[in-house]
Amino acid sequence: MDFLNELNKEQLEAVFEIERPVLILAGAGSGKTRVITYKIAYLIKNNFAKPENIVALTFTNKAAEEMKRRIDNLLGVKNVDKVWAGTFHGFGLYLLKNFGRYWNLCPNFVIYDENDQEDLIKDILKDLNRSKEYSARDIKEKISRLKDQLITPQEFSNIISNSFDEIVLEVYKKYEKELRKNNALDFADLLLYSINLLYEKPAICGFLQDKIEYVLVDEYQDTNKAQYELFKIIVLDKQKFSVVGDDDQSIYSFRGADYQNIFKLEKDFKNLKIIFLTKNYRSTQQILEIANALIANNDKRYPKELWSDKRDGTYPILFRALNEEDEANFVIRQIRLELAKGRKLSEIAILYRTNRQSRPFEEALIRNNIPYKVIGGLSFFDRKEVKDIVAYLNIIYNPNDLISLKRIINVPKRGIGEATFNMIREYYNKGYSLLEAIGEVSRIKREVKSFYDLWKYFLDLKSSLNIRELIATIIDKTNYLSEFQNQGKEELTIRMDNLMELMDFADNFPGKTQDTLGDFLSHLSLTSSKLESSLEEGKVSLITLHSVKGLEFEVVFLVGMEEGLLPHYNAATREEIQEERRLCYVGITRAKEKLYLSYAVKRYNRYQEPSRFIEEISHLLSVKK
Ligand SMILES: Nc1ncnc2c1ncn2[C@@H]1O[C@H](COP(=O)(O)OP(=O)(O)OP(=O)(O)O)[C@@H](O)[C@H]1O
Ligand SMILES: [Mg+2]
Repeated sequence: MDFLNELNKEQLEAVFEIERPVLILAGAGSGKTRVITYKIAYLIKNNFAKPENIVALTFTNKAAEEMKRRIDNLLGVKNVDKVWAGTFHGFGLYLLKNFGRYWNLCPNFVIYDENDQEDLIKDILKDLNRSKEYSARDIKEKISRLKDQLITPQEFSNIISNSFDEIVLEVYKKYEKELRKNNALDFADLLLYSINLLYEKPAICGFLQDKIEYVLVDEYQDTNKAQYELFKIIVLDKQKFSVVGDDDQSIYSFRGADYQNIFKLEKDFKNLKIIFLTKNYRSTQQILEIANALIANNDKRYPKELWSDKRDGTYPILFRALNEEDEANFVIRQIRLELAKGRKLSEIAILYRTNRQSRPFEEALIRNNIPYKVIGGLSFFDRKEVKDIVAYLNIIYNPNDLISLKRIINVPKRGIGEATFNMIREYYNKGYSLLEAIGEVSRIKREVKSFYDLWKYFLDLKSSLNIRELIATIIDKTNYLSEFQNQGKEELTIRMDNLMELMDFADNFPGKTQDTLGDFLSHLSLTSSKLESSLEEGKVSLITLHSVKGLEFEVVFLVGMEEGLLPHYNAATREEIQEERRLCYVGITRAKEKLYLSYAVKRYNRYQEPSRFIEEISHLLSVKK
């Protein structure tokens, strides 16, 4: 097994340990992800586990794909397809699709993304006459956090402490009811339902525990309570797992992640073997010194000091810009210098704290004809035309999806206003199915009748058309593009291109729609998250610090190092500031060779203070003005 030569002693120890549960706790770039990848190859090669009995949980689906590709390369054969690799949410979805029917879950459920959740909550607030006082988004966030923590409305009612909590509770109860009625699940439900299913159906739980021989988890520090519960259930029996993580890179606590899960692991699995990796293979020693110095300011961490063999680097440069334009121009100048030295665009990344910071860089890159890609911005699947057509597909798949119906019942415009929609909703609330409700209203409203006929027509096509054909038919029969007719030719072309891309994507799901639509929609729900867009060859990457986890680049620009941006002004408590420091640490440790830090004295015409994080590492920086 030649590939084992490519691991160091501690990494090998982690790979070879298959009797005891393993936690690999190590800093950035120390080869944690590599250990997971190689360990899967090792397990398969030695017949310690068959591919179909291995579960690998990663931070994004893209990361899972990448991992499988590498394992194939290591083994020299293509047989890892049977390894279950993906995110926790993806795993939950897999369980519910396969076993949900034994648990009264109607299998053609749809998954609501954050926008759908917000729409639903807006409606609920409206019904309660509270929409002026409260933001649907805040309530959505709060409900999602509660669900991540497995707190039911019932349990929440015992701990509410203020008037916001009260309204959250009221909405939460209704929200759950509406989801059930619409046969829809939100993201948290994918975990929650899976956990409940496994608790309530011991036979299924046993079957699963039996089947799964080995479980691996990457980026373990960002698991939330629900994910940990689900993990615990599936490994409890055999206790055969390896998880890797870095407490210093826990950056999702605002989404309910809890790096205390690392410490819980020690308590819950007495036989746990902990392996530390300290050698960093990614960055130069100079970059690591900065990372070490910064993160040493956090408390409650496993002390770790990274070191590297690459000693001939240079200390990172700090640039003080006059304003955001000046900062962007500085970055462009450096990129030009790098390109002149033969650096590839794909080896360069610009990292920032908030999405809106990408604007001045995008402008400057365009002006200078440098190709770039914004990662984690508006994703393809967020575009209006794509969401509209997917909403049509949703109501064809699950005719009780009220939120999707609401989205497209008057798209393109067909004269069905809010009053009419409310009539439909009233029937629906009385216990009619959505289709029946529309049928009722169509007797008195001509516009509704034509929509009703159209919908039924589409439903009938499920058995004869594939998804591509169905999409084409929807666009044609609804005259969908009329929606954009007066927006100019260019706009129309972009929309059409996007719809073409959606159809091309549908080609991955051949066969009649009735057999494939569920998989297609599940796949979209999982891969459409903002984290999932991929890097591109021949382009500079622009990425937020939250999305850049796990990745690496030769040259990194960490920009906007200012108080209010990094740390972000929302971070108030000591704990929150520490999380911002971890974000900064994640940014710094992405760099292999060169790291540039920058801040602007004035941004959006306001004076800015340099980030306190600069102060903490200033003795190691060379300053450029
Ligand atoms: N033993 C090794 N020999 C040579 N290169 C290695 C070794 N282990 C890891 N690497 C390389 O070092 C880099 C960092 O490895 P990897 O991405 O696995 O680290 P990580 O600990 O997962 O980092 P992060 O915390 O950022 O996710 C990669 O380019 C990887 O190929
Ligand atoms: Mg990693």
